[in-house]
Amino acid sequence: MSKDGECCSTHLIEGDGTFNASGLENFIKEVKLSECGLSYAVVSIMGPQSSGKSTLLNHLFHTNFREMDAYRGRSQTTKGIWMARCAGIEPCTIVMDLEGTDGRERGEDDTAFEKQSALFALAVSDIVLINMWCHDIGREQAANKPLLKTVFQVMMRLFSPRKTTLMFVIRDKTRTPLENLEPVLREDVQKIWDSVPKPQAHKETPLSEFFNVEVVALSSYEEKEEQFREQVASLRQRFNQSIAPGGLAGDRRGVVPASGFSFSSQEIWRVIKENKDLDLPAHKVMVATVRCEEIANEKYSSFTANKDWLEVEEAVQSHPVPGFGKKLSSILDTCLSEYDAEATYFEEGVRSSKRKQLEEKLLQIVQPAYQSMLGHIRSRTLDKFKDALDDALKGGQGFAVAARYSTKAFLKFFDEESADAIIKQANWDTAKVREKVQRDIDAHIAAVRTSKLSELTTTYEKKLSEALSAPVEALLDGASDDTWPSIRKLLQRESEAAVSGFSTALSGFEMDEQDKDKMISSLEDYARGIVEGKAKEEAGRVMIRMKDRFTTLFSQDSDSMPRIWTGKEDIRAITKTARSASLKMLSVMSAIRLDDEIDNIENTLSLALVDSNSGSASNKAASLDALASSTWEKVPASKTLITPVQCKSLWRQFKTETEYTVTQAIAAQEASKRSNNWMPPPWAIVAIILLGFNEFMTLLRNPLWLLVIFVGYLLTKALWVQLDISGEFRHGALPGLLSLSTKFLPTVMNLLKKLAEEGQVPTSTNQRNPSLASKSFPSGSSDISSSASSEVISSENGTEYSSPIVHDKTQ
Ligand SMILES: Nc1nc2c(ncn2[C@@H]2O[C@H](COP(=O)(O)OP(=O)(O)OP(=O)(O)O)[C@@H](O)[C@H]2O)c(=O)[nH]1
Repeated sequence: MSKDGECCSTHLIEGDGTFNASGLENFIKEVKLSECGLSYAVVSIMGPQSSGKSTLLNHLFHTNFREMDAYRGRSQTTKGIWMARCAGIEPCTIVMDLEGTDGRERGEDDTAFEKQSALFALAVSDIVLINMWCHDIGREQAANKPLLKTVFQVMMRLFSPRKTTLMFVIRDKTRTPLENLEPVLREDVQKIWDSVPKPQAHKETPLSEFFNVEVVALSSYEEKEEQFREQVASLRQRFNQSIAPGGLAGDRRGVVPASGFSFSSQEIWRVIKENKDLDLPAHKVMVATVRCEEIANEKYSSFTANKDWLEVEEAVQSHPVPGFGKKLSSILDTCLSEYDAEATYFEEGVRSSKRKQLEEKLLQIVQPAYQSMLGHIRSRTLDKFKDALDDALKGGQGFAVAARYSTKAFLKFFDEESADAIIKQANWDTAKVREKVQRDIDAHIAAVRTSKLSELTTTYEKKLSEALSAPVEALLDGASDDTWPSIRKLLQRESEAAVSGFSTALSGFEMDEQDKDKMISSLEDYARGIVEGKAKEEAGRVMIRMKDRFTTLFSQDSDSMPRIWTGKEDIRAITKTARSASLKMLSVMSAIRLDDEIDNIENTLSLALVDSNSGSASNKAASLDALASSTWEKVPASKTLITPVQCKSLWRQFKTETEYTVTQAIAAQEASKRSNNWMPPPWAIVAIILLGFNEFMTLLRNPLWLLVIFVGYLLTKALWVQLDISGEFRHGALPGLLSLSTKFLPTVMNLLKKLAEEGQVPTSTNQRNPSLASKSFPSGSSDISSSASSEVISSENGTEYSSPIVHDKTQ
């Protein structure tokens, strides 16, 4: 609400005591009061109704309060409290026009609003103008006496820390000069002051402790307007720069900062209305608290909506933000500076505690972003560290040196990066994250170290495996007295070579001696393990090996040529040699001999299994006893590959499986012998010549006998074949004779019948297919070739086949 005119005025408190908060807010905005800080002054005017207050204010401050129309008579125009800004006065000065006292409208007893408005004006104003008629000075029943009493009484309840200027404006001054009027007035005021009941603490307090009393006198506006205007203009000068020291509003203690004016005045009015004591210092703290909190909340909200902050917050979710610390520090700085600027005039303690709270709240919303940033730095440091370590190792640097150097370099990198992310207001410690980074780095180093060591171990194990497996297999296959010494030498040589290379490679890891020795000895164990494993594998195949060796030695001569069993060979000796060699193999394969220990496996085996002649019977028995055991003497179980019992059983099996070869050889030899001895012995030839001389001569004299003999031979041969005489006697003489006796006659008859039939057929089968007659069964072995013959037999249906008849002389 405003009166007409250039300068607006606002109805601050209505006649019924309603506080126009929104009107005040608008007014403050309009006159830009909030920006004034402490540089503003508040002036109020009190005085009897229709005493020309509004007229004075409008002339003095160029305001436009409603004045009473002079022609309509004296009635109340100002109700409640009005407020306006003084035009053209610096700094910003606000003036309040109060409802006139002792007005007819409220009735004589209704002084409640008068007191309340007086208290309000005193609480918020720097200067209070007391408007009074000149003729009231020195009068016992002066109109302003009750007003002054009220003012002084309420002043006691304010506990104000500062002095308020009480300016008595004497209206319609007479010819009596002010110098004469002023002492009278001051005396009146002092009297009123003295008469006011005071609390104990202020019993002796002089009026000057509470007020600066000023007195001015003005000519009548109605009668001497010109003079009035001049005097008002001169008075106006005193309100310019009133807040300067010594000015009308020079005491700035307890001034509420302009941005708190609205809230402060509302609260004061509320307290006054509730008829409570108004403790201005406490009120000031309360206003400061509320206002500082409001300012802090406002700054907090503006920070959360700050575009730069939102950008940083979003960016840091996905990637590190360069200059993170500087950016956020600056945004926070701006926010806090704004708070400082706005809250600067409020109570120091309240202001700084609210600032602290604001700062904490701001840092709280910033912290997750900071943590994300540190997280990025941490993972970036670790990634870079990994790459650097990898490069250093590829570049041939020793592991320990590379790890040490990279750790140092990247912890430094972390320190630099995290320093860049530091928010100066926060003073957050990065030590914990740094520790995490250190732990990450250490864990990575440990993992890489383990993998590199295992790689190295695998490489050397592979080398050893390649260097040992095949040679050990070959040596074991050779099975001789030198087998195990050679294996030992080979193992030692290869182990030493591997250990030397391995030690050199390990030196880069700067391991402690104990661990290094452990790894080396594990590599040596691995080498032994290969040999032992190979030996076990070969021991599992010992039977095949023994048989191979036996067969090789048995069926090949010293020049590795296949033997032909002509009859001159000593099969017994050859068998013995071959068996001895196989037994050697068994003894070599029976135990692992990597430690130079001496055992008597070979002796025991040969004594028990081969040597039938040598050694005493008691020794042989002892050896046989030794084989009836599951452990070898002087050989630990861990080194035993084939136990004595197994040896014995293997040997039995070996002998059984090789016996056939020997038998075959003997048979072949027999056959060979027989085939070479087809001529009768010489004595028989001589006997034949001597005894058969007569028969020979007979034959010479009658050659027909030759034909008869030949036919007889053919018949016998045919009978032999038909009756399968050799076949019949295979099962013994008696069964042979019995069988022959039953078959003889039918066979002879059958033969004669066939001969008769043959005689009738002009062409013989031999003539039809002579090739069949000469065909013989191919001899596969020496023992059967000599006795094989073939007979051509025609079947009943006329087809012919070759019947191989094999006479195995060994059977
Ligand atoms: N005698 C005399 N009359 C004056 C003077 N100044 C103003 N008046 C007259 O007094 C009457 C009241 O003037 P206002 O300025 O309205 O007085 P007020 O004290 O503001 O009145 P309320 O607001 O009703 O309390 C008007 O008719 C004015 O012309 C003065 O200096 N002397």
